[in-house]
Amino acid sequence: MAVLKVHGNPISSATWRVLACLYEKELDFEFVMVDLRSGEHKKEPFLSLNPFGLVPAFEDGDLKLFESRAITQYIAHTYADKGTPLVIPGKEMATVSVWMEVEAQQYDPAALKLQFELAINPLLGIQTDAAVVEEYEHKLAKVLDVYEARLSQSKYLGGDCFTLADLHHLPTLNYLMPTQVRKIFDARPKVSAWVADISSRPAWCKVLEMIKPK
Ligand SMILES: N[C@@H](CCC(=O)N[C@@H](CS)C(=O)NCC(=O)O)C(=O)O
Repeated sequence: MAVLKVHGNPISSATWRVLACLYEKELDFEFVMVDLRSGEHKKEPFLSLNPFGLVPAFEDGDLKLFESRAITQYIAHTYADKGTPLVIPGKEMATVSVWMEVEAQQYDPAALKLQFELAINPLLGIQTDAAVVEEYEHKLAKVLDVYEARLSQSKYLGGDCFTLADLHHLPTLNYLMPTQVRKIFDARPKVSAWVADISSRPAWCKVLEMIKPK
């Protein structure tokens, strides 16, 4: 088997998504550090891996991929016989796909905006915009109302087992849970229990250990 390579950076939440998937699948991989401060991702040779100049990028032999959610889907399908399944064979996969889309199209735009306002901007010395936070907290709350209803019907978003539809949320949750946004999750019992469950998975704990500032 060719060496799997993840090109990324420990502060990148999209990189964490791919790492979580690799640890769930119990696959060996090489982590290639991309120096975002020096703009390594905006120059060759990185642009040959992702022409948009964003991390992560991924290599499996001759195959080169970017976009974290496409990478996780490739890994889950290609290495179906390893580790946690993460995808479901047959018709039920359609429901998992629906909730992967919900994460990307409904949840992530609100979560990412709040992540920048409340977690990233303070690190960069940029003032948090309270009006933006209020607007996006409202948007996130509406999405989480739908999650609360869904998680009252099934243990996980895609069905009865943990799949990529759940895993894709872990990076933004990790940035948001130490902020004031936590109250929006905590106000919804099913959502709150789901966050606690998926955040304590051993594979995710390995990601947290790996990205911990040394
Ligand atoms: N949709 C992309 C997002 C990639 C992305 O935005 N990466 C960020 C880090 S999380 C990045 O490379 N930022 C550097 C920059 O914008 O210059 C994915 O999921 O892979």
